[in-house]
Amino acid sequence: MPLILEVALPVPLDAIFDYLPHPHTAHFRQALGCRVQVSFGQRKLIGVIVGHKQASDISPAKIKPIEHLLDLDPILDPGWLAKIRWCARYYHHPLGDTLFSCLPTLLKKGEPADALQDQIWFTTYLGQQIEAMPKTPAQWRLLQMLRQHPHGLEVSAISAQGFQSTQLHKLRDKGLIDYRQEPKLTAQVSGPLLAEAELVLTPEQTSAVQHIQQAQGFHVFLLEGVTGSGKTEVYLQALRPVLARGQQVLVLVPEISLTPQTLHRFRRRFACSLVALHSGLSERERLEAWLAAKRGAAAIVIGTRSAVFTPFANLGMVIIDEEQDASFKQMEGLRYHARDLALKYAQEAQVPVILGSATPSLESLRHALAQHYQHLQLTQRPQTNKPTPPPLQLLDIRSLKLQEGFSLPLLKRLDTHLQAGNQVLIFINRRGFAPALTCYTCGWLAECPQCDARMTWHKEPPRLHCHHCDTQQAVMLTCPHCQSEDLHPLGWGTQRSEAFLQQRYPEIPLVRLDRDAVSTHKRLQTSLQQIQQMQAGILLGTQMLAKGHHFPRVTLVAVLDADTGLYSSDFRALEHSGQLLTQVAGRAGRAHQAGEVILQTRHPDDTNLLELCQHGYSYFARRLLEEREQLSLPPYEYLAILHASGKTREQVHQVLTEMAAHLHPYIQATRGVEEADSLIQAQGLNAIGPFPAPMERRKNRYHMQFWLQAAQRAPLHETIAASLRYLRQHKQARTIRYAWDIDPWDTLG
Ligand SMILES: Nc1ncnc2c1ncn2[C@@H]1O[C@H](COP(=O)(O)OP(=O)(O)OP(=O)(O)O)[C@@H](O)[C@H]1O
Ligand SMILES: [Zn+2]
Repeated sequence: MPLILEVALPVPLDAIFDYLPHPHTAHFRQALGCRVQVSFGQRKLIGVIVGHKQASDISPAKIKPIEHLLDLDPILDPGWLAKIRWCARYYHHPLGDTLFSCLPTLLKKGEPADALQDQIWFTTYLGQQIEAMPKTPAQWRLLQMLRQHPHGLEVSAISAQGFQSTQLHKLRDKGLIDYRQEPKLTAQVSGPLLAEAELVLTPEQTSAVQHIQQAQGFHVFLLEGVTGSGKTEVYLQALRPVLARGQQVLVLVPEISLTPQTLHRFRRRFACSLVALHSGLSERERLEAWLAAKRGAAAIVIGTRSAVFTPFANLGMVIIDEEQDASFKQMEGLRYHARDLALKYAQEAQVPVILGSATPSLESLRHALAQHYQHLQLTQRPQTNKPTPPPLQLLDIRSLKLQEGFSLPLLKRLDTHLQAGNQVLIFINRRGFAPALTCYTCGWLAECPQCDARMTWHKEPPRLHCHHCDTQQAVMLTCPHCQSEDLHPLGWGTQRSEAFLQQRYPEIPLVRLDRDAVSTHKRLQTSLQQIQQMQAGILLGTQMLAKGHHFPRVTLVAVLDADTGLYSSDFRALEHSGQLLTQVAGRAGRAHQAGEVILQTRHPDDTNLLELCQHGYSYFARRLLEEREQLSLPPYEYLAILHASGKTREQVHQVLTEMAAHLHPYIQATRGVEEADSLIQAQGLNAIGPFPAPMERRKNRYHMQFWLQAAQRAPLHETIAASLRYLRQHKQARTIRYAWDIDPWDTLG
C-alpha cells in the first residue's frame, strides 16, 4: 500500500486532500510542514503536507501524485501545525484556509523559504599577520578596517566606507581575506543589551516588574494601569531578563503606525534585533521577519493582530498592549482573536503573558478578579503634579444652543486653553462632513441604495458615501423627493467641525486625524510630528486620536457627543463606550500641566455615564460585570453567532429555521431531556433566532443571525459542528453565505 500525503490547500472547503508522494523523491523528504505543488481540478495550487497515512478512502488509481516538493526542510514545525489545527477547530474554520491565512504571502506564492543572505568579510590568518602593502594603499586601508572587526563586516557596511567589491576580491585572491554567507537579519549584537538607561520606577511599577520577573512557566498578568501610568516602562523592564537569557518576546499592539512612539521606545531601549510587523512592510520584509523569528534571530517581534501567527524558535514572553482593543479581533474570514490565541500559544510554550490596559476587557477583568490572572495595578501617573488622570466632567447641552455641535461653555474652555498656549484635543466619533443629508421641506434623508443606512456627506472630495458598502454618489442640489433646494447636513462629522474651528480660530493651526485625512502612512507620520512639535494647537479626530498617544502638551480633551454607544442594542456597547471615553480622556494632562476633560451630553442623568464619570472605568467595569453575570452574558457564558446572508430574506430565513429545527435535539439534550441521544451533557445551551441582523440589508444582501449561548464550551462547539455538518449537505444552504463568529466582539457585524 503506498503512503498517502494529506495536503491542506487554500480553498474554502472543509477538507484535507489526499495525494501520492512525488515518485522520484524519497518518502522521508516529503515531511509534515513541507510545501508542495499539486494539481487541483484545472488549477495548480500550493499546499502544505499536514499528515501521512497508509490508506485513502479514494481508490489509489484516482489519487494524483504531487507535482513538486517545494521545501527540503519543513517551513512549519509540528508544534506550529498543531497550533493551526487548534485554531481551525476552535473557530470552526477550514484547516487549509486557516493555515494559509497565517503564512506570509510570499510563502503562499511558492517563494523559497530562504532568508536573504549577506556576505560577511573577515581577515584570514595571513591577513592578520601581513605588515605592509606599499603598492596598493586602498587595499591596505580596507584590510586594516577589516582587522578591526574580528567578527567580520557586511558588504553593505564596507561599501558604505567607499570600497569596491573588486578590491575585496583582489584581497581574497591574495589569501588575505575571505567571506561567509549569513542571513541578513541576525541575532543579538554583541555588547551590552541596554542601549539606554532604564527609568527609575515608581513603587507601583517596581512591584509589577518584580512580580512579572519572578513568574515561571505559563502565568498571566493583567496590568491594569490608568492612562499615562507608564505601562510601557513596565513591559520594557519586565522583558529585559527574558532577552538576557537569549529568549524571544512577542509584543502585540493595536496599531503600530498610529503609535510609532511605542515602537521607538523598544528600539531605543535594547541593542538587539527587533522586527516590527505592520502594514507598511513589503512582502519580502514580512517574510524576512517571519524567518528571522522562526530561526531565533529576531529577539523582539512587535506587531499587530496577525503577528500572533509568527513562529518562534525560543519564545520567552508575550505582551499584549491595550488588550481590550477591537483591532485584535478579525471580523471576517478566519474570525480569530489575537489575544485569545496568544494566551493559548503562551500556555503551550509555558511562558508568562502580560495583558496591559487602562480599560481592561470584561473578559480579562473577570479572570483577574477570579484570580486566574494575577492582577497588577498602577493607579498613578509618574512625575506629574496631578498623579491621577483628570476626572470626566459632563456638560449638559439639552437647553444650550449649539454652534456646529459646540456649546458656548465648551467654546469658552477652548479659548482659555488655547490662549494659555496649550493643545486641545476634540474627539468626534464620525468622519466626513455630516452623518446625513436631509431635506428641511419634506424630511427626506439620503439613504444608501444597497444598505439600511444613511449616506455620510463628505466635502473633500464632495460625495455621499456609505461607510458600510462603500457606495458613493454625487451630492444632489435638490431633494429627489420634493425638488426643494432646502438640503442640509444633519449631525457633525470631523470635516464639519474642522471648517468651523478654522473659522473661529484662524490663527491656530489644526491637525485633523481620521481615515480620510491621513489615508497614507506618510501623512499620518507628518500629522503626528506636527502635534509633537507643537505646530498644531487644535487636534481634531476620531478613534485614531483617542488611544495610545502620548501628547504631553494636551491639557483639554473635549468629546462632542458622549452619548453614542449609551443606547445601542449591542450588549457590549457600554463596555466599549466606557473604554473609549476613558482612553480619550486619558490624553489630557499627561505631563506637567493638569488636564481637563469635558463630555457634552444630552443625557446628563444617565446612570452609566454618571457612574463612569464619578467613579472611573475600573468601578464601572466591575458593575457591568455584575450585570453580565445576572443576564448570563459573556464572559459568564460563551456566545457564538452564526451570520448568514442571501439575496432574499426568505431564502436565509428558511435555511436557518430548518437548521435550528435540526439542532433542537442537541439543544434539548443539554437540558437533560431523556430521549435525545447526544453526548452533550452540560446544562443550559440556549439557541436564539434566526432573526434579522441589526442592519438587515447590507450591500443588497439580507443578513440574519442565529445565536448559541452556553455555560460550557464543549456543548457549544459540538452544536456548532453539527450545524455546519447540516448546512454543508443542505441544498439551499449553497445559495447563502454563512459563518460562525466564536466569542464575537460585537453582535452587529
Ligand atoms: N518611572 C517613570 N519615571 C518617569 N517617567 C515615566 C516613568 N514611567 C513612565 N514614564 C513616562 O510617562 C509617560 C507615559 O507612559 P506610557 O506611555 O508608558 O503610559 P501608558 O500607561 O502606556 O499610557 P496609556 O495607557 O495612556 O497609553 C511616558 O512619557 C513615559 O516615558
Ligand atoms: Zn451601503
